[in-house]
Amino acid sequence: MSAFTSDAIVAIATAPGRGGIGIVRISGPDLLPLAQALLPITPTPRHAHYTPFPDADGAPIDEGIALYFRAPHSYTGEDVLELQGHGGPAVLQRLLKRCLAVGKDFGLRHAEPGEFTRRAFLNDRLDLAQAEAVADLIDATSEAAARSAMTSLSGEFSRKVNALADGIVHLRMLVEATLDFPEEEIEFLEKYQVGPMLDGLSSQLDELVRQAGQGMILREGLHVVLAGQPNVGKSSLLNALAGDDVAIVTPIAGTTRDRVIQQIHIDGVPLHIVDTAGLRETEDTVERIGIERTWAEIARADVILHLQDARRPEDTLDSEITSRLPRGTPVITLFNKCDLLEGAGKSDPVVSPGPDGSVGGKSNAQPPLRLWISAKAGTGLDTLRQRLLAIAGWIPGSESPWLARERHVQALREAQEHLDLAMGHASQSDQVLDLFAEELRLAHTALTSITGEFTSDDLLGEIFSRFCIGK
Ligand SMILES: Nc1nc2c(c(=O)[nH]1)N(C=O)[C@@H](CNc1ccc(C(=O)N[C@@H](CCC(=O)O)C(=O)O)cc1)CN2
Ligand SMILES: Nc1nc2c(ncn2[C@@H]2O[C@H](COP(=O)(O)OP(=O)(O)OP(=O)(O)O)[C@@H](O)[C@H]2O)c(=O)[nH]1
Ligand SMILES: [Mg+2]
Repeated sequence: MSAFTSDAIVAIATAPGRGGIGIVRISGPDLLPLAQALLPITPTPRHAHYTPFPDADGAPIDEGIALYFRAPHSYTGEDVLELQGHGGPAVLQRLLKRCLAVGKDFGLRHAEPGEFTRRAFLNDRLDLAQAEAVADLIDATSEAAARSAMTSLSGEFSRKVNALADGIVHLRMLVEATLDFPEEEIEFLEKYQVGPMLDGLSSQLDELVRQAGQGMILREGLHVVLAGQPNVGKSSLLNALAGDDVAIVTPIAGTTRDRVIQQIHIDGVPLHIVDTAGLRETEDTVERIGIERTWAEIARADVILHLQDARRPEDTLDSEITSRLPRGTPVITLFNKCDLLEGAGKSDPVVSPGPDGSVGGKSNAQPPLRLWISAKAGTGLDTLRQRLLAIAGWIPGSESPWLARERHVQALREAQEHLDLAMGHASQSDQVLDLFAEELRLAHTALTSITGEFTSDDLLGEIFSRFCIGK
């Protein structure tokens, strides 16, 4: 039986719209009476029944497969009943309504977003990191992201976190035991080889933080804003990066009025590219509103691509734009239309006095990178792509890790800090063992927050409310 009692819940589990098959899913403590009231058959657990789904007057709403899972052997750990019908919005709505009507007498209500998976978590079918991976698998927009989400869902990330947590528990046991015999404190470190043990845990944690960082990039991607004067080729660059005619391009300055957002992937990393209205003084009301939106986008950006015309680099208007860009947001200055420069094509058009490779994370202010490109000819775009990945912190060709969230990275960093402090206490000559033990405890708590051993309802609410309905 499930570990907690609850209402029965129902929702359409498949995506809205037309589809080959559509599923209405019910979960609750005991669904057999409800199933018998809904269906002309008594379903056998784990058996696919082809059966009509009758309306109140007995006429079939649909004919499909009824699938019954008996608690605890189900996705949620409760009884689950699935009605798998034809995937049309109207037929699924009718089925849902019928379930709610029959279910009134059985305490059935519509499910909240993520409520099925929340129950799976509360019934120990999944830990919290795995539950999050379910949502991330559904949200994945690249194959790399989907593969990584699946690795997390299978529990690989959780196993690594748990192994570290177990290592810390082991150390804590040794310390707590020693604390009861104060005369042995001095020998504690040597006797139990605590130094090497701590070093081992710490380097495992470092590796986990590194991988989690990569996983987070795969999940969250980068918000890239194209900005610059009118006619410099922002929309052309968006189209070139997207490999599609997404935005209107004309020789007329002031073509783009509203922002155009397109998601692209580089190496599986999602980039949200935002094309904006060109920045200039204007009397045109519509254009002015567009320009206000451009500044709003610039304020939100993870990276700004400041496009300029390669034939008149850094003119006064561009310097003005540069001075208004937010400090702390990485900027790549792109001199576009380099195909129109004299001697174009003879030399390498990509010149970058800026630092090579990584420019070190989203928030570091670095001298702007400068690249010469041609949106039209495609020159320099590969370099641009690599630079964007470097700014994201993505290591090219890095092994597809498990998917991670900011929450996980923060918890791992917190554990890292406490482990460092613990090492500090251990290396002092007077070895304050109770402080050492306390830091270990805090490191352990940070780690277990990832898999959700102890979690507040607030955190669960925040996590599961972002799921889709029916999941
Ligand atoms: N039709 C359908 N497809 C689906 C789901 C579902 O709920 N229904 N899933 C939902 O997200 C995913 C699969 N996840 C599932 C996880 C566990 C169980 C389950 O019933 N497990 C039991 C019984 C196993 C068995 O009978 O062999 C168990 O582990 O005890 C079902 C689906 C994706 N596909
Ligand atoms: N030769 C050459 N022409 C380009 C290049 N990039 C863009 N253009 C041309 O420049 C003109 C303006 O391009 P857009 O992409 O519309 O410029 P924009 O910055 O989006 O302009 P607004 O939307 O008005 O702000 C078009 O005629 C493009 O074909 C390039 O790399 N080389
Ligand atoms: Mg444009």
